[in-house]
Amino acid sequence: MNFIRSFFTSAARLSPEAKMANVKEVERIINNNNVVVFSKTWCPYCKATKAALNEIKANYEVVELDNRNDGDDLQDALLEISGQRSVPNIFFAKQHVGGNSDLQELKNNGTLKSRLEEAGAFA
Ligand SMILES: N[C@@H](CCC(=O)N[C@@H](CS)C(=O)NCC(=O)O)C(=O)O
Repeated sequence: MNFIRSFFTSAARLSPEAKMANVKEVERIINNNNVVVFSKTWCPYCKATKAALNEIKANYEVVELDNRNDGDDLQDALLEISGQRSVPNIFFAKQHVGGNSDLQELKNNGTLKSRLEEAGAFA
């Protein structure tokens, strides 16, 4: 499966320079926003994450990877940066939080609001 995917992802298609440009683009988005969710519009885990953030009225940036031509390449860059390729891929204050299960864990243990406050999500 990984072998098949590699034909369609930047691991096989892109030059090292192009891959670096994608890493820089993802880092630019992470660095310019207090809270970022890399998402796909159809993804149920992404919907659950966005619902939890909306419920708490957090401000956050959503990047819907399936709405972008470079979405697959940015997803590969996310793997490089965070060690995670699945979506949602969530960052608070430039720190990798993880996926929806990690966000729901913060919600369930009562620390989501304070973590979001620290990240500047209510500014
Ligand atoms: N345990 C993960 C599950 C995330 C997951 O399975 N996401 C799917 C989409 S719903 C995914 O990334 N699939 C691979 C892909 O879309 O490239 C979480 O809690 O975030």
